[in-house]
Amino acid sequence: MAADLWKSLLQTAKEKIIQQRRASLYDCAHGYQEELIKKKLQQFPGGSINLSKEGNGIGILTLNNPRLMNAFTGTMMLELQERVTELETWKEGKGLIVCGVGNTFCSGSDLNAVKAMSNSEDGMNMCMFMQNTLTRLMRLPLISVALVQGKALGGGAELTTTCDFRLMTPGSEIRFVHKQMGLVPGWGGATRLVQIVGHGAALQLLSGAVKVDPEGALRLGLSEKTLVSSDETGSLEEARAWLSLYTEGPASVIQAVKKVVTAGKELPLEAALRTEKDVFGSVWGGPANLQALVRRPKHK
Ligand SMILES: CC[C@H](C(=O)O)C(=O)SCCNC(=O)CCNC(=O)[C@H](O)C(C)(C)COP(=O)(O)OP(=O)(O)OC[C@H]1O[C@@H](n2cnc3c(N)ncnc32)[C@H](O)[C@@H]1OP(=O)(O)O
Repeated sequence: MAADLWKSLLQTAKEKIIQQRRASLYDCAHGYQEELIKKKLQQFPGGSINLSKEGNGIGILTLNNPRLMNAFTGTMMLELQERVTELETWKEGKGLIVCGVGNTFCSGSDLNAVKAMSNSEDGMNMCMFMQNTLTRLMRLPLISVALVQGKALGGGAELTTTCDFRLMTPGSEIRFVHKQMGLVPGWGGATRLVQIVGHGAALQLLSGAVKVDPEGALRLGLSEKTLVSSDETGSLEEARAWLSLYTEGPASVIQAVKKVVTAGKELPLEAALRTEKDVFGSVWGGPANLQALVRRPKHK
């Protein structure tokens, strides 16, 4: 009994490590020093990243550092990695809403940490750490939505692009302020922005550090919808309702949908087709498929 439990724990830990390796971009072969940057980030504490997993398979990931407009401290970066690891193995999960407390989304990296880590080694390690985490966040088999209230600036704007969709509240803004800081995005935000709005619009948004309001974001295809509420509770409720349109049904099927779409977006044609075949195989003849065959629904 104890041996079985131990074996199953070991297996889970092994699966987690393999999954993380597969989804991560950088390791020591790229000069990435994960343990070093983790120790460094620990030196800049404050705030938290909270995760609540609701019974309906929707996760709410909340940035909580209201004193600094939800800026990312070092420990928040570390916590984000932990929460993503937890979400990767959430079997019942279907959707994810990423939001901030106190009527704002996120004002980017904590400038106090940025200043203290302005040397090249720390900068590159932090960049690789955040790209690893945010790429894993983007690849979660969950349909994800960034609920943008107030401001999403710098790294906060980059975070919105890791989600499949963005919903904005009236008066909110997304702004890649990097140029004003003498920088370009480093958390993968430029690459993802090009995928979302195209090369020309991305170039304008980054080179002009343009403030994108909800109307502009809709026009660019950066946002799906402008919500009616601008308060925290009301907008979260609206975001839940919007997301529920796409998360109806069993988790195994919703996760399979996200996996085939991610493969189609990220992989060359033949590799994407092979992934689609494998994912298809995971749902074919599964419980949801067999139940549907018994029910024989009409799709009127
Ligand atoms: C660019 C690279 C990097 C990345 O991609 O990783 C970044 O993200 S760097 C950070 C980019 N973001 C900024 O530069 C934001 C700077 N802050 C602001 O523009 C304003 O504070 C704003 C618009 C967010 C809010 O303005 P408001 O007038 O409403 O409030 P306060 O300015 O009084 O802000 C309250 C309090 O929060 C502190 N704060 C805000 N953002 C940050 C931040 N990113 N890092 C550290 N601290 C931040 C601000 O200083 C105030 O604190 P106080 O002690 O009262 O001065």
